[in-house]
Amino acid sequence: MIIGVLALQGDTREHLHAVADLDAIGRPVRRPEELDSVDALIIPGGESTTMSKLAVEFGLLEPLQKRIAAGMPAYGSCAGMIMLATTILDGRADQVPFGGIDMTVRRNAFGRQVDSFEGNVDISGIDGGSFHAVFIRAPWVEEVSDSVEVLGRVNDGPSAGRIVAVRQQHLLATAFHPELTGDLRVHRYFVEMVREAGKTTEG
Ligand SMILES: NC(=O)CC[C@H](N)C(=O)O
Repeated sequence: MIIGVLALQGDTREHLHAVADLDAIGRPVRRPEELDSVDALIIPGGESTTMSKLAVEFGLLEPLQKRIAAGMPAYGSCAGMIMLATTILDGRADQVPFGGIDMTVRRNAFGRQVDSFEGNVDISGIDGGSFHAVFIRAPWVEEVSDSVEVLGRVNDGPSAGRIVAVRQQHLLATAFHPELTGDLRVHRYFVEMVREAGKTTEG
């Protein structure tokens, strides 16, 4: 099982480390040929407008949209969550997502004065207590369709109740950055999703 990490821009390295810590094989993905060689993809945090622009420049936009639509498991954190959304609010006019999760996300939703904050999030399907979640100019999910499973909301504080973790079949997204806190539970959950998807394809 090879898990690619999109390496156009953002905190690719931290995700590669998380994957390696779980004894899975990680590989940076910059070109369409590299995308062909992976079973799943992590889309890191960073800047979604830049990521979108570079995806077009590197000829990755359409191949990515196609593979995601065809069932390749993908996990997006923060900017990666924005890239997996079907609809973006407060985006740049020419910003194109990869799509896949039937949801509307709002960029930089937690307010511009507070660039980043930390909060607690419980994620359904992941045991071991709340996540200590780090949000950096993070989006939140404003709306989801019936096909999207809401996995987590902010527990407390002024943004309590905001949706920050979702899953739609083979696609997973969090508004926060588990790759920065050394808590590997979200990555482990994703690796498990990839294994399950592999079994279905083989079986
Ligand atoms: N930490 C992040 O990934 C920030 C996301 C960024 N604000 C964006 O719109 O892409």
